[in-house]
Amino acid sequence: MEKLGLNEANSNPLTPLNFLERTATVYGNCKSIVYNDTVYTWAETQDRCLRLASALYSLGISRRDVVSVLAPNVPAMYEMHFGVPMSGAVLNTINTRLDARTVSVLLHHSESKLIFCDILYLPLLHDAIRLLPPSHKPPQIIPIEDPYEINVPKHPYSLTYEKLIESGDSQFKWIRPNSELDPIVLNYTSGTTSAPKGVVHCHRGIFITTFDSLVSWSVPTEPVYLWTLPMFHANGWTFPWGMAVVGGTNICIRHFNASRIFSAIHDHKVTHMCGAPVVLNMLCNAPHSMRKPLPGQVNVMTAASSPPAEVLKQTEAMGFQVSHGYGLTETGGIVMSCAWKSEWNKFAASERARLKARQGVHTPSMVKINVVDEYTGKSVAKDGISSGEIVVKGACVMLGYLKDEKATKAAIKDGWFYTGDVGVVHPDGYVEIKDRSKDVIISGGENISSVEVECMLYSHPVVNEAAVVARPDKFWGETPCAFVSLVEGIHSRTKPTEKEMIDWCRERMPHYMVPKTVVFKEELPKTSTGKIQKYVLRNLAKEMGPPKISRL
Ligand SMILES: Nc1ncnc2c1ncn2[C@@H]1O[C@H](COP(=O)(O)OP(=O)(O)OP(=O)(O)O)[C@@H](O)[C@H]1O
Repeated sequence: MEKLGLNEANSNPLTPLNFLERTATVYGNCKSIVYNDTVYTWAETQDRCLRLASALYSLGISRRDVVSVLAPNVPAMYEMHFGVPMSGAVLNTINTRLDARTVSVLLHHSESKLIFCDILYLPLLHDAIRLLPPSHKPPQIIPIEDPYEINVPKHPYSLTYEKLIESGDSQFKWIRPNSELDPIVLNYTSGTTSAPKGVVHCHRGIFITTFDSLVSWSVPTEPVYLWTLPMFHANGWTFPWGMAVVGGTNICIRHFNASRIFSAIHDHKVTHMCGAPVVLNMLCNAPHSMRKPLPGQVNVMTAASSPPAEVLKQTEAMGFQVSHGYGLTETGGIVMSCAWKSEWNKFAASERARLKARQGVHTPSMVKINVVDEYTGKSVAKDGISSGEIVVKGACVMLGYLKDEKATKAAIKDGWFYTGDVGVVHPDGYVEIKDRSKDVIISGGENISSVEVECMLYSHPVVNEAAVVARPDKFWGETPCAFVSLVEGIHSRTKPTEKEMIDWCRERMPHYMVPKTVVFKEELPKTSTGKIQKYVLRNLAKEMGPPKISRL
């Protein structure tokens, strides 16, 4: 037995790029991408991705060069998840909602050689390029035109995305990774807690995360998948590659709101979609006139922030089948999910939602997840009360942060990746996130989970969104300060006052956890993936300074 092991037949590097050829064979005539009136089949998608890879290769792009893309969920964005790494390059998707300064910082940091840019984002890109240091050679720009966007300003570029594809060779022998540890993507984190960090994942990691996500969500073959989650955010949690595995149809939409989501679900008979809890909230608060009956079972994977149990309950009441996952840019996709047991179906809706709001257990391919005490480093008790930092290990963890050895070493140590999230383990082994370590509020020496206070605020009938952060306090050190937006159409006479919101919490939770300040806002600041930017609110609360009188 000792002499047996890796050989030439069993040691080919794992890569998600391999999925495409098989899918084109099995589902060649089936729809791969639908965008307005544009429809591609899987045979065409394979053809276009190979052309893209060959054209990039002809332009001089070679192994490990970074190729960026600044685009919403249009077909080109999907194709680049295959075509760019098939040229040997590393795909870097950039968030379209960033400002020019940040885009410039990312382009400089990534040393991107070439950037594909959606026609509507060219002004943003041009501003970003102008901000690059004079010594930085700007990347080549290739615009992605859109036949459905008329009235767009003329651009000076002769080579466009479609012309590049036309010039490519569909028989191109794509550049396979030399090792499965070769980089495939460079993704910058959302910047919820700090400046974005450049996360590098390898072919093996993405291959495994893709399968893990499909299995954890029980995705069948030939689903109809609606792209509400931006592909630029952590590669849409690996589902561009996942849809190729199962021969799904990708319904691409440039912008979305509740009305467009309901229409797309209805028109295309959507079976699957992903969305942060903010998207679920948007669907729940949509006026009845906007809603259309669901054509069949619509499965929703939610992740990115804690889904309040109330929001889960309301979403399921509309007929959606919600699954709850957890992951970070650093883990490529979902690494923990609230694995559902049929025995839980017998519970009432609110109990089911309470169970589902927990982040759960590690996905099958991950080795282990643990919750460790900050001071002793030991596993916390499985009592649903003792909290600690969530640490994970398994193939989904990133190679590291680009050009940031210090941050990599701080995040990956003793064989674990430290997530920066604080959680508890329930007696049944399911993990529940209580906060991000930076968001925990320490009031009079007691740790307060902002998530728990937010859940209580969400249970108020007129609350649309809620975020709780620390406000400095001379007596308590910090106290919870709630920022709240109200559901649309609330009459000024029925708007709750600050005192009423505080009383609502006071009647239902321990008094030390009750917000001492409630600020009403039209809308709360969010990242591109719909996460509330707590650091912005934290700064606002800091600027307010401590209250004159510390409330008990
Ligand atoms: N199901 C979930 N429940 C609660 N929080 C979640 C869930 N899924 C993801 N998260 C949160 O999202 C974080 C990962 O987000 P992401 O990688 O997009 O960047 P970010 O951490 O928001 O940005 P930055 O690292 O730049 O501050 C996790 O650490 C966790 O706090």
